[in-house]
Amino acid sequence: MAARAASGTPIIDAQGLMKSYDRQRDVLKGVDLSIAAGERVALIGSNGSGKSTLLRCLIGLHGISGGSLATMNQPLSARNHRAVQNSIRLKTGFIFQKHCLVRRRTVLSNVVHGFFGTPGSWRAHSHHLAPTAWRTRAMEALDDVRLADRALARADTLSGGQQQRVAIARALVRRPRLVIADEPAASLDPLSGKNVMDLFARLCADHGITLLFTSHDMDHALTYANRVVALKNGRILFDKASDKVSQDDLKDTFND
Ligand SMILES: Nc1ncnc2c1ncn2[C@@H]1O[C@H](COP(=O)(O)OP(=O)(O)OP(=O)(O)O)[C@@H](O)[C@H]1O
Repeated sequence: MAARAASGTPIIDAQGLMKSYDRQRDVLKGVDLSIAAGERVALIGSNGSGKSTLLRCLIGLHGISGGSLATMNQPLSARNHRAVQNSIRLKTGFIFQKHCLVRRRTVLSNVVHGFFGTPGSWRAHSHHLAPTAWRTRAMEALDDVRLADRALARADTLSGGQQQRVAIARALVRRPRLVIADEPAASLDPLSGKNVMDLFARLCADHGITLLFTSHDMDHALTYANRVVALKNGRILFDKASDKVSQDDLKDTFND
Protein backbone atom coordinates (compact mmCIF):
# COMPACT_ATOMS: atom_id res chain seq x y z
CA MET A 1 0.00 0.00 0.00
CA ALA A 2 1.60 3.30 -1.03
CA ALA A 3 1.42 6.25 1.35
CA ARG A 4 1.96 9.80 0.15
CA ALA A 5 4.50 11.97 1.91
CA ALA A 6 2.89 13.95 4.68
CA SER A 7 3.55 17.56 3.67
CA GLY A 8 5.53 20.01 1.54
CA THR A 9 6.14 20.13 -2.20
CA PRO A 10 7.41 16.68 -3.07
CA ILE A 11 11.02 16.37 -4.16
CA ILE A 12 9.92 13.24 -6.00
CA ASP A 13 6.41 12.64 -7.24
CA ALA A 14 5.70 9.45 -9.19
CA GLN A 15 2.18 8.35 -9.97
CA GLY A 16 1.40 5.07 -11.73
CA LEU A 17 5.01 4.89 -12.91
CA MET A 18 5.63 2.16 -15.48
CA LYS A 19 8.92 1.03 -16.97
CA SER A 20 9.73 -1.70 -19.44
CA TYR A 21 13.07 -2.12 -21.15
CA ASP A 22 11.85 -4.21 -24.06
CA ARG A 23 8.08 -3.50 -24.33
CA GLN A 24 7.51 -7.19 -23.51
CA ARG A 25 7.74 -7.11 -19.72
CA ASP A 26 7.01 -4.31 -17.28
CA VAL A 27 9.77 -3.99 -14.68
CA LEU A 28 7.87 -1.23 -12.82
CA LYS A 29 4.13 -1.81 -12.81
CA GLY A 30 2.45 1.35 -11.57
CA VAL A 31 4.58 2.80 -8.76
CA ASP A 32 3.16 5.66 -6.66
CA LEU A 33 5.91 7.34 -4.68
CA SER A 34 5.94 10.83 -3.23
CA ILE A 35 8.94 11.98 -1.19
CA ALA A 36 8.94 15.28 0.67
CA ALA A 37 11.99 17.45 1.32
CA GLY A 38 14.07 16.24 4.25
CA GLU A 39 12.77 12.66 4.29
CA ARG A 40 15.19 9.73 4.52
CA VAL A 41 13.71 6.83 2.59
CA ALA A 42 15.03 3.27 2.24
CA LEU A 43 13.98 1.30 -0.82
CA ILE A 44 14.09 -2.44 -0.18
CA GLY A 45 13.22 -5.56 -2.18
CA SER A 46 14.62 -8.80 -3.58
CA ASN A 47 17.14 -8.91 -6.40
CA GLY A 48 15.40 -7.91 -9.61
CA SER A 49 12.40 -6.28 -7.89
CA GLY A 50 13.15 -3.02 -9.74
CA LYS A 51 14.94 -0.82 -7.17
CA SER A 52 17.81 0.34 -9.40
CA THR A 53 15.43 0.79 -12.32
CA LEU A 54 13.26 3.06 -10.18
CA LEU A 55 16.27 5.12 -9.05
CA ARG A 56 17.41 5.52 -12.64
CA CYS A 57 13.96 6.63 -13.77
CA LEU A 58 13.77 9.15 -10.92
CA ILE A 59 16.91 10.93 -12.10
CA GLY A 60 15.96 10.79 -15.79
CA LEU A 61 18.63 8.27 -16.75
CA HIS A 62 15.94 5.94 -18.09
CA GLY A 63 12.80 7.22 -19.80
CA ILE A 64 9.55 6.04 -18.26
CA SER A 65 7.03 3.89 -20.16
CA GLY A 66 3.86 5.19 -18.50
CA GLY A 67 2.39 7.16 -15.60
CA SER A 68 3.77 10.51 -14.48
CA LEU A 69 6.97 11.53 -12.77
CA ALA A 70 8.48 14.79 -11.56
CA THR A 71 11.79 15.13 -9.73
CA MET A 72 12.35 18.51 -8.07
CA ASN A 73 9.46 19.88 -10.12
CA GLN A 74 11.10 18.74 -13.36
CA PRO A 75 8.66 16.55 -15.32
CA LEU A 76 10.24 13.39 -16.73
CA SER A 77 8.95 11.41 -19.67
CA ALA A 78 9.72 8.62 -22.10
CA ARG A 79 12.61 10.52 -23.68
CA ASN A 80 14.34 12.99 -21.43
CA HIS A 81 16.19 15.85 -22.98
CA ARG A 82 19.80 16.17 -21.86
CA ALA A 83 19.01 19.60 -20.38
CA VAL A 84 16.40 17.99 -18.12
CA GLN A 85 18.83 15.29 -17.01
CA ASN A 86 21.52 17.89 -16.33
CA SER A 87 19.16 20.09 -14.37
CA ILE A 88 18.32 17.16 -12.06
CA ARG A 89 21.92 16.04 -11.83
CA LEU A 90 23.06 19.47 -10.75
CA LYS A 91 20.80 19.27 -7.70
CA THR A 92 21.42 15.60 -6.93
CA GLY A 93 24.30 13.70 -5.37
CA PHE A 94 24.87 10.05 -6.28
CA ILE A 95 26.55 7.26 -4.39
CA PHE A 96 26.89 3.74 -5.71
CA GLN A 97 27.89 0.42 -4.22
CA LYS A 98 31.29 0.65 -5.86
CA HIS A 99 32.63 4.08 -5.10
CA CYS A 100 33.88 4.69 -8.68
CA LEU A 101 36.76 6.92 -7.66
CA VAL A 102 39.54 7.74 -10.10
CA ARG A 103 42.13 5.58 -8.43
CA ARG A 104 45.29 7.41 -9.51
CA ARG A 105 43.99 10.87 -8.67
CA THR A 106 44.24 12.49 -5.27
CA VAL A 107 41.41 12.27 -2.79
CA LEU A 108 40.92 16.05 -3.17
CA SER A 109 40.68 15.84 -6.98
CA ASN A 110 38.09 13.08 -6.63
CA VAL A 111 35.96 15.33 -4.45
CA VAL A 112 36.42 18.24 -6.86
CA HIS A 113 35.03 15.90 -9.58
CA GLY A 114 31.68 16.49 -7.86
CA PHE A 115 31.63 19.85 -9.67
CA PHE A 116 31.41 18.20 -13.11
CA GLY A 117 28.28 19.46 -14.85
CA THR A 118 28.57 23.01 -13.52
CA PRO A 119 29.76 25.89 -15.74
CA GLY A 120 33.53 25.71 -16.26
CA SER A 121 33.44 21.95 -15.74
CA TRP A 122 36.87 21.36 -17.25
CA ARG A 123 38.30 22.85 -14.06
CA ALA A 124 36.81 19.93 -12.13
CA HIS A 125 39.33 17.50 -13.68
CA SER A 126 41.89 18.19 -10.99
CA HIS A 127 42.26 20.10 -7.75
CA HIS A 128 45.15 21.98 -9.43
CA LEU A 129 42.73 23.48 -11.99
CA ALA A 130 39.81 24.04 -9.62
CA PRO A 131 38.92 27.56 -8.52
CA THR A 132 39.72 28.36 -4.91
CA ALA A 133 36.03 28.27 -3.94
CA TRP A 134 35.69 24.68 -5.21
CA ARG A 135 38.87 23.56 -3.45
CA THR A 136 37.72 25.18 -0.22
CA ARG A 137 34.33 23.54 -0.48
CA ALA A 138 35.97 20.17 -1.28
CA MET A 139 38.18 20.47 1.81
CA GLU A 140 35.09 21.23 3.93
CA ALA A 141 33.37 18.15 2.51
CA LEU A 142 36.46 16.06 3.29
CA ASP A 143 36.48 17.49 6.79
CA ASP A 144 32.83 16.40 7.15
CA VAL A 145 33.83 12.81 6.38
CA ARG A 146 36.95 13.12 8.58
CA LEU A 147 39.42 12.67 5.73
CA ALA A 148 40.86 16.17 5.37
CA ASP A 149 44.27 14.86 6.43
CA ARG A 150 44.29 12.45 3.42
CA ALA A 151 43.40 15.10 0.84
CA LEU A 152 46.64 14.76 -1.12
CA ALA A 153 46.89 10.97 -0.92
CA ARG A 154 46.17 8.89 -4.01
CA ALA A 155 42.60 7.56 -3.86
CA ASP A 156 43.72 3.94 -4.24
CA THR A 157 45.85 4.11 -1.11
CA LEU A 158 42.71 4.39 1.07
CA SER A 159 40.71 1.49 2.51
CA GLY A 160 37.32 0.59 1.01
CA GLY A 161 35.47 2.33 3.84
CA GLN A 162 37.59 5.46 3.46
CA GLN A 163 37.04 5.44 -0.31
CA GLN A 164 33.30 5.26 0.26
CA ARG A 165 33.60 8.28 2.56
CA VAL A 166 35.40 10.12 -0.27
CA ALA A 167 32.46 9.18 -2.53
CA ILE A 168 30.11 10.67 0.06
CA ALA A 169 32.17 13.89 0.16
CA ARG A 170 32.06 14.01 -3.66
CA ALA A 171 28.27 13.51 -3.63
CA LEU A 172 27.76 16.24 -1.02
CA VAL A 173 30.34 18.78 -2.24
CA ARG A 174 27.78 20.80 -4.20
CA ARG A 175 25.31 20.68 -1.29
CA PRO A 176 22.64 18.87 -3.32
CA ARG A 177 18.97 18.93 -2.33
CA LEU A 178 18.64 15.22 -2.99
CA VAL A 179 21.03 12.30 -2.58
CA ILE A 180 20.35 8.98 -4.29
CA ALA A 181 22.43 6.06 -3.08
CA ASP A 182 22.30 2.55 -4.55
CA GLU A 183 23.50 0.12 -1.87
CA PRO A 184 26.05 2.56 -0.45
CA ALA A 185 27.46 0.12 2.11
CA ALA A 186 27.16 -3.15 0.22
CA SER A 187 30.86 -3.54 -0.59
CA LEU A 188 31.96 -2.89 3.01
CA ASP A 189 32.45 -5.14 6.03
CA PRO A 190 29.73 -4.85 8.72
CA LEU A 191 31.59 -2.39 10.94
CA SER A 192 32.82 -0.17 8.08
CA GLY A 193 29.32 -0.32 6.56
CA LYS A 194 27.77 0.82 9.83
CA ASN A 195 30.32 3.64 10.21
CA VAL A 196 29.74 4.84 6.66
CA MET A 197 25.95 4.75 7.06
CA ASP A 198 26.13 6.55 10.45
CA LEU A 199 28.15 9.34 8.91
CA PHE A 200 26.14 9.49 5.70
CA ALA A 201 22.74 9.66 7.41
CA ARG A 202 23.98 12.25 9.93
CA LEU A 203 25.40 14.51 7.19
CA CYS A 204 22.15 14.31 5.20
CA ALA A 205 20.14 15.15 8.33
CA ASP A 206 22.51 18.01 9.32
CA HIS A 207 22.33 19.58 5.86
CA GLY A 208 18.59 18.98 5.38
CA ILE A 209 19.27 16.76 2.35
CA THR A 210 16.53 14.41 1.15
CA LEU A 211 17.91 10.89 1.00
CA LEU A 212 16.72 7.90 -0.98
CA PHE A 213 18.85 4.76 -0.67
CA THR A 214 18.53 1.09 -1.50
CA SER A 215 19.81 -1.58 0.83
CA HIS A 216 19.73 -5.33 1.29
CA ASP A 217 20.70 -4.78 4.94
CA MET A 218 17.45 -4.46 6.90
CA ASP A 219 19.27 -3.04 9.95
CA HIS A 220 20.51 -0.19 7.76
CA ALA A 221 17.08 0.35 6.21
CA LEU A 222 15.31 0.45 9.57
CA THR A 223 18.00 2.46 11.38
CA TYR A 224 18.97 5.13 8.86
CA ALA A 225 15.65 5.79 7.11
CA ASN A 226 12.55 7.27 8.67
CA ARG A 227 10.44 5.64 5.97
CA VAL A 228 10.74 2.29 4.23
CA VAL A 229 9.32 1.50 0.80
CA ALA A 230 9.26 -2.16 -0.26
CA LEU A 231 9.18 -3.13 -3.92
CA LYS A 232 8.07 -6.57 -4.98
CA ASN A 233 7.96 -7.60 -8.64
CA GLY A 234 7.82 -3.97 -9.72
CA ARG A 235 5.00 -2.95 -7.37
CA ILE A 236 5.03 -1.24 -4.00
CA LEU A 237 4.24 -3.83 -1.36
CA PHE A 238 4.29 -1.38 1.54
CA ASP A 239 5.32 2.18 2.27
CA LYS A 240 5.46 3.04 5.96
CA ALA A 241 7.40 4.66 8.79
CA SER A 242 10.45 2.55 9.64
CA ASP A 243 9.30 2.03 13.24
CA LYS A 244 6.07 0.48 11.93
CA VAL A 245 7.78 -2.15 9.76
CA SER A 246 7.19 -5.64 11.15
CA GLN A 247 9.00 -8.94 10.71
CA ASP A 248 5.98 -10.13 8.71
CA ASP A 249 6.37 -7.14 6.37
CA LEU A 250 9.98 -8.14 5.75
CA LYS A 251 9.06 -11.81 5.25
CA ASP A 252 6.42 -10.80 2.69
CA THR A 253 8.99 -8.63 0.92
CA PHE A 254 11.55 -11.36 0.46
CA ASN A 255 9.40 -14.52 0.18
CA ASP A 256 8.28 -15.73 -3.23
N1 LIG B 1 19.39 -2.00 -18.81
C1 LIG B 1 18.52 -3.02 -18.70
N2 LIG B 1 18.04 -3.64 -19.81
C2 LIG B 1 17.16 -4.65 -19.72
N3 LIG B 1 16.69 -5.15 -18.55
C3 LIG B 1 17.13 -4.59 -17.42
C4 LIG B 1 18.07 -3.50 -17.43
N4 LIG B 1 18.33 -3.14 -16.15
C5 LIG B 1 17.58 -3.97 -15.37
N5 LIG B 1 16.88 -4.83 -16.13
C6 LIG B 1 15.94 -5.86 -15.64
O1 LIG B 1 14.98 -5.22 -14.82
C7 LIG B 1 14.67 -6.03 -13.70
C8 LIG B 1 14.88 -5.21 -12.43
O2 LIG B 1 16.29 -4.96 -12.29
P1 LIG B 1 16.85 -3.93 -11.24
O3 LIG B 1 18.33 -3.87 -11.41
O4 LIG B 1 16.09 -2.68 -11.31
O5 LIG B 1 16.48 -4.66 -9.87
P2 LIG B 1 17.06 -4.43 -8.40
O6 LIG B 1 15.88 -4.54 -7.50
O7 LIG B 1 17.85 -3.19 -8.35
O8 LIG B 1 17.99 -5.69 -8.23
P3 LIG B 1 19.30 -5.89 -7.30
O9 LIG B 1 18.82 -5.93 -5.89
O10 LIG B 1 19.82 -7.21 -7.76
O11 LIG B 1 20.25 -4.76 -7.60
C9 LIG B 1 15.55 -7.27 -13.79
O12 LIG B 1 14.79 -8.32 -14.35
C10 LIG B 1 16.65 -6.86 -14.74
O13 LIG B 1 17.13 -7.94 -15.48
